[in-house]
This record gives sequence, C-alpha cells and structure tokens, in this order.
Amino acid sequence: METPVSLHPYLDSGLPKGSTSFSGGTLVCDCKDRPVKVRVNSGIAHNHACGCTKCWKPAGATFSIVAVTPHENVTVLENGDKLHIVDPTALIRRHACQECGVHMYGPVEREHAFQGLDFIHPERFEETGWPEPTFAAFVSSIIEAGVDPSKMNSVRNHLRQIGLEPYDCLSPELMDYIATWTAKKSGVLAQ
Ligand SMILES: N[C@@H](CCC(=O)N[C@@H](CS)C(=O)NCC(=O)O)C(=O)O
Ligand SMILES: [Zn+2]
Ligand SMILES: [Zn+2]
Repeated sequence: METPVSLHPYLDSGLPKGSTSFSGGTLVCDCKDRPVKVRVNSGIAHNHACGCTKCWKPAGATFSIVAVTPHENVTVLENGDKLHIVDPTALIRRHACQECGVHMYGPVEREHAFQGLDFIHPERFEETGWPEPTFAAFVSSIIEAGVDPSKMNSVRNHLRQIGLEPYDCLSPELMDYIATWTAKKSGVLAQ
C-alpha cells in the first residue's frame, strides 16, 4: 500500500471533539525562551483545515487548523517584540514569531467580507476544548507544497472519513457569504 499523507497530528488520530461554548484562551508560540502569548477573549468560529501554502502548520503536517475571532478581542500579552508580519501585502496580515515561525494572529484590515476578523490557530491555545474543525479548505493547494497529485484521492477520502468535507476553496457557506458581501457592495443586491 502507498504511504498515506499525514494530514495533521490532531487529525490523523481522528477528530477530537471540542465545545461550542469555548469562550477563549491564550495562544502560545513554540519558543522555550520568552514565548509570545496572545489573549483571545471570545469564542472562535469557522474552524477548518486549510491546505494552502500560506497558513502555518506544525512540522510534518499537510494542513493547518485555522479559525477566526473578532480582532477587538485579541491582545498581545507577552513578548510581542518577537512578532513580524509575514507578508504585509496579503489580505491576512499574519503576525508570526520570528524565532520559531508560529503564526499567532492574522488580522484582515482591508475592506473585505472578513474585515475585523483575525485568523488564529486554535491548536496554539494553552486551553483545551476549542470547537473542532468542520471542513477542509484549499485542498488542491497541498500539491503546491509538494504533495504528489496521485495521492489526492486518498487525501480527500481520509478527510471525508474523519468528517471534514474537502473543498478546493472555502466551504459553500463561506463562499456565499463573501459573494453576498461583494454583491451588496457593488449594489447588485440591496444592502
Ligand atoms: N493556492 C494558494 C492559495 C492561497 C490562498 O488563497 N489562501 C487562502 C486561504 S488562507 C486565503 O484566503 N488567503 C488570503 C491571504 O493569504 O492573505 C496557496 O496555496 O498558496
Ligand atoms: Zn516563538
Ligand atoms: Zn490557508
């Protein structure tokens, strides 16, 4: 049998169920010395696996685990001097620890359907109980990171088997949300 592609340490062993009543916590980077700590004072939404090349993932993982939370509830608690913006021109302004590389929070500041939200990686919470991912996005993008295209069937089957429907962009729900925002902005739909 061909070697299966590892999705992510949290996903390979089945999907740990979280709670929708999770109300926030502290995100911590990987540094032993002076770790960056970021407080999230609210719940998280739209948690999903992302196969794109831009989202942070732990060593060996093919997918990241990423969710959003309102920017107003995100504060840097400790060692913020270690943060830098990975790509200041990107929609998501990913703030990463320059020493260990972990992305701590990524605000969307531009005029966009996601404006006001920060992208965060719930696996970096010190606390457990965050709601589990519910779908897989940008699945075809894992090829851009070097996954053999012939393994895509087995990757998509594995994702479905653990309850994560694979999409090659975002979920239909989020794509409809973005398109509705765009149609309202252009005046095609009433505000
Ligand atoms: N195929 C591209 C897709 C990148 C992409 O569009 N990522 C999505 C999901 S995170 C996005 O919204 N990116 C906005 C950004 O990176 O600012 C890749 O893998 O690099
Ligand atoms: Zn670090
Ligand atoms: Zn991504």
